[in-house]
Parts: sequence; C-alpha cells; structure tokens
Amino acid sequence: MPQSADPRDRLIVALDLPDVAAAERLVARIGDAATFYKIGYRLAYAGGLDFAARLAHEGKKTFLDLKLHDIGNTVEEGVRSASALGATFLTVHAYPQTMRAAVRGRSSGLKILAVTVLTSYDDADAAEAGYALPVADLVARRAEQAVQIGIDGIVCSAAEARAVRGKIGPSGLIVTPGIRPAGAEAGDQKRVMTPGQARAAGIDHVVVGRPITGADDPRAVAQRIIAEMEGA
Ligand SMILES: O=c1ccn([C@@H]2O[C@H](COP(=O)(O)O)[C@@H](O)[C@H]2O)c(=O)[nH]1
Repeated sequence: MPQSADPRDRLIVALDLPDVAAAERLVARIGDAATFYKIGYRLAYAGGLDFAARLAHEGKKTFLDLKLHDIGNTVEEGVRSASALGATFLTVHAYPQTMRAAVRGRSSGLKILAVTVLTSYDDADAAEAGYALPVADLVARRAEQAVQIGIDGIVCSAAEARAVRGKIGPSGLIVTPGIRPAGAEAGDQKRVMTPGQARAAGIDHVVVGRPITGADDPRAVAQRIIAEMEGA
C-alpha cells in the first residue's frame, strides 16, 4: 500500500473510553492533530460502531479492532457487515481458517489486519496458552501464513517489525500497539517500544491508547508522538 504523505496518519489513537460522549470529547480536544482513530471492544459495545461510521463520514480514518475469530462462515459474514461502516482497517486473529474467511468477506476499501500475538503476551504467556514456540517465532509464522492467504497487514509488536517486514515485503502493512513514549507506564503491555524506535524498525502505524486518553493534554501528546516518529 502506498504510504500516506501525511505524517499524522502514522498515529492511530485508541478510543478505549466508556461511552460515545467521552470519545467525542477526546476527538474534539485532539482536533486536527490526529487523523486516525481505533474503536475496540470497550467503545464498540457502547455505541461505538455508529460513532465509527460517523467519524469516517466526517473524514477521519477508522480502525475497527474487533479481533474477529469464529467459524469461517461467521467471520466472512461479519466482515461483510463491518464493511458498511466505512472503516479503513478491521482486525481478525491470525488463524488460517479465520484469515481465509475474512479475505472472502472483504470488500474494496476495507483492509484486513491479522493480529499475530497480542502485545500483552511474552514467551511465558504463550507457553501458558499452550504454544511451544517463543513469541517472536509464532509472530513470524503467522505473518508468513497471513501473507500467503492475502491479508493486507499484520498487527505485532514493534520488536518484531523488522522480521515481519522480511516476511510480508514492502507493500504489507505493519501496525504496532504496545507503544509508549519514554517514561510512560507500560501497564499490561509486555512487548513495548517507543514511537521513535517503532518507526526506525519500519512500522507503518503505531496504536496508542492510555498515554493519550489519560493525558492532561492529549493533543500535545499526540503531536509529540508524531514528531518523534518524523525524527526517527
Ligand atoms: O496485540 C495487540 C492488539 C491490539 N491492542 C490494542 O491496542 C490498544 C493499545 O492501548 P494502550 O492503552 O496504548 O496499551 C488497545 O486498544 C488494545 O486493545 C494491543 O494493545 N495489542
């Protein structure tokens, strides 16, 4: 995918907020400093899907982080329904059956991203969940499968970005949560990098939630993150 010329598009702000009113307030405070917003479970289950459609209608880019994973028919039809919301990205878990179904349901304009291994997982978490591979190897294997299936992009941590780029080539998208400005609380994220480190590793977009949603001045934090990536 050709890269957008607008550096603001590199930052995706995660609207992990309790309701649409709170999301509207945050988007208004950030103003034109951000162009791209992510709606995940918390807001989606509180009216966030209509809000996502509204944001898209108003010219913002939207990312539906619904992490679909179900039997193929349900995923395929779910992706078809989600296509009506005008989003740019939609996530599914990186299981081959699920990814194939998402590709069947995809329509033009909506890009499907495969979530490889959640950024809150380290090797011990992967082992506890029954995986024999270290996280880095599991991410690489899933990225390889995703590209064979025709998925548009990969969600992984920035620590795996270089290896993933080697698997998916220059045109695949790499989208990385687990991003923290230097000194910010990691919270439950375990595979963390700064915006500058992520950009230097070749990511296309970073996803940032709590460091922005919890900030006294969310617009300033968004601007600093974008500037840091520009300087990387
Ligand atoms: O592997 C993943 C996939 C998705 N996420 C989502 O990104 C944001 C990160 O929020 P922070 O507050 O910046 O930690 C959140 O919506 C997650 O659901 C992820 O973190 N890791």
